[in-house]
Amino acid sequence: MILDLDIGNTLSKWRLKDVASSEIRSRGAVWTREEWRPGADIPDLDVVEAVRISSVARESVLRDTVTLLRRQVGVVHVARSTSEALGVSCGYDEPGRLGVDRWMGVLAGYQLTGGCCSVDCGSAITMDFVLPGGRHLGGYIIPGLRLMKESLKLGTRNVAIDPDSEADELLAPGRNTVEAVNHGIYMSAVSAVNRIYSEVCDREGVALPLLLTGGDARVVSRGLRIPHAVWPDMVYAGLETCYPLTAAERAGRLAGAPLPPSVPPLEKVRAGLAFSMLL
Ligand SMILES: Nc1ncnc2c1ncn2[C@@H]1O[C@H](COP(=O)(O)OP(=O)(O)O)[C@@H](O)[C@H]1O
Ligand SMILES: CC(C)(COP(=O)(O)O)[C@@H](O)C(=O)NCCC(=O)O
Ligand SMILES: [K+]
Repeated sequence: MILDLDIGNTLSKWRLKDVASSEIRSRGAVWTREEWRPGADIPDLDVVEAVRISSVARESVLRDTVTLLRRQVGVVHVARSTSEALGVSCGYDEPGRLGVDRWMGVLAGYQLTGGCCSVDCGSAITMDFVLPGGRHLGGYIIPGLRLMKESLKLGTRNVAIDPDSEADELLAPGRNTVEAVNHGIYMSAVSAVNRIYSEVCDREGVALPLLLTGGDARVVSRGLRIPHAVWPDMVYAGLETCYPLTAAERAGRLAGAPLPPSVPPLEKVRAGLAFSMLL
């Protein structure tokens, strides 16, 4: 089995993948802040022959995790952000400082679409742009839904936004504190994603496919006017492109990849931008 780890600042997600069939056998998540104590929802390492890790947690958390894993697993790959990989050139002044989760998403998104906007809705909402031809422009970091809630200190932290609630419900004015907070942070997130996407496509003169991932992707997806696809395993897919270990991965077939989303005509993106500027 292959163990893939996506260690974020809120949740450490894992999944077990069968080497022969490339099937995902099981998956889980533990709070990154807590130690990986036995009995938590962690995988059985006895069946694991290789590990691939994307981590944005503190180096000490990563080091401890790698030390533990190296005792029991032969192959441990730790992904790093680099100046170039798989046809993509990193747009950061210091490539090593780009969050590895962002870099994994960019590599997977580029492999799927040949150029895209990749949005990761996690502790932070990150947006990255890579142009056709592989030039990564850099991106944007804004507080995630949970961080926005926590910053308000109104005791609404544990009242998640229902990902199945209708978009127009969330557009309406809140009629109590929980609604006011949830509708406010929802509008803040989707407005930022819509506007940033439009501004960059306008500047670069190309309308890019939009890919969404992360724990809050389904909630944010409801408010996006732009055609897009949600790819829950996009960070893992970046690990597959960097360290292909199964026949399917070597053939470039990435797990859970959606159909590449349709792309709006650039004129439509520009018209929307112009209209929003009028308001
Ligand atoms: N089981 C869960 N526990 C906690 N938060 C969750 C869960 N499922 C979805 N979420 C939402 O997903 C976000 C964390 O998403 P994730 O992409 O894992 O973040 P990160 O990669 O920053 O750790 C939280 O802000 C929360 O709103
Ligand atoms: C911005 C992030 C904290 C987002 O991480 P996440 O929301 O997945 O926990 C992470 O990508 C990160 O630590 N980046 C390093 C700084 C940068 O990307 O510029
Ligand atoms: K993430």
